[in-house]
Amino acid sequence: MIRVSGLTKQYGGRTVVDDVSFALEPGTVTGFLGPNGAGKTTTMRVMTGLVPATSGTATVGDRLYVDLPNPGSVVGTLLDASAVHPGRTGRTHLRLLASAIGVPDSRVDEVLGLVGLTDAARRRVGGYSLGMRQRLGIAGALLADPPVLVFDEPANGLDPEGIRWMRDLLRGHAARGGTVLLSSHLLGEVEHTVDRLLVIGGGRIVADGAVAELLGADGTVVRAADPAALARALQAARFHVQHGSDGALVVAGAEPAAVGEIAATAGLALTDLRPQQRGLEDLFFQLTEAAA
Ligand SMILES: Nc1ncnc2c1ncn2[C@@H]1O[C@H](COP(=O)(O)OP(=O)(O)OP(=O)(O)O)[C@@H](O)[C@H]1O
Repeated sequence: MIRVSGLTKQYGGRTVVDDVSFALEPGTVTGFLGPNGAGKTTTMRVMTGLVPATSGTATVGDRLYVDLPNPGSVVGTLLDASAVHPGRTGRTHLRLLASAIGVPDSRVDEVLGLVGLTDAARRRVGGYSLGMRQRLGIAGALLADPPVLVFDEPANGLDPEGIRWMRDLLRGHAARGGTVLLSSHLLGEVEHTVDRLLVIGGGRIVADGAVAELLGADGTVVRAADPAALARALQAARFHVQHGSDGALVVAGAEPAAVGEIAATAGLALTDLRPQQRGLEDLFFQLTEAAA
């Protein structure tokens, strides 16, 4: 398990990460969300020892991250996919990384295959597309087959097929008991990949919980053959009814079963009845605006 406790980072007296604490569990993918400049990258850089914390700690298991003898074998990071020497081939780049963390050369060809870069392995990285560079960065993170993956915006530059591939990769890692933290500003991407959400705004954590919990239903969406009659029946039962798009009615704070019962009692035919889910986007703006 990774535990971040009271992590604070200041640059020139300005606090950009402010007393951030969270835990990442094995077998889960946690999405790290927040608007530009919220502190996601800084938090990830500090927790993986790339920059020193002003205060606070990050531990892996029961050891401080900075005390791990070979952190690359425990935590695979994707933090700046463009920081690769453009004159080297993808294969040479990975071979250098592999020798630095004590991984045999044979693993390099394996990870090149895993990320779909076998054919481009002998080409110079300077000629790679953004998506290919991203895949090379992911290959580097996977070299030691580490139990923990910390990926900053891994979907950057990937096409829809690449995004699906990455989603399967991260879900597969968690299914084998691995721990994943990924940051993203692509809300739809995160919604379908993660189990838990960590939302940061202005350097502070503003939400931390299971996706289902944070996006929980808070009302019912209903459509009827006669919407006006249904609206009257619901209002008579003291429900607050709003008119949504396409003739749908949105009933705040009501369970679908209660709405169905009122419709049945009134003899009204329904064409749609479901819980209203708060979209991730709504949640995101609500939370980060509240933190601003
Ligand atoms: N080396 C640095 N020196 C000074 N300020 C920095 C440094 N690195 C980051 N910052 C500042 O810290 C704040 C948080 O930046 P960070 O990159 O962590 O945000 P982010 O949530 O990852 O944003 P984005 O989605 O844009 O990548 C920003 O205001 C940024 O300008």
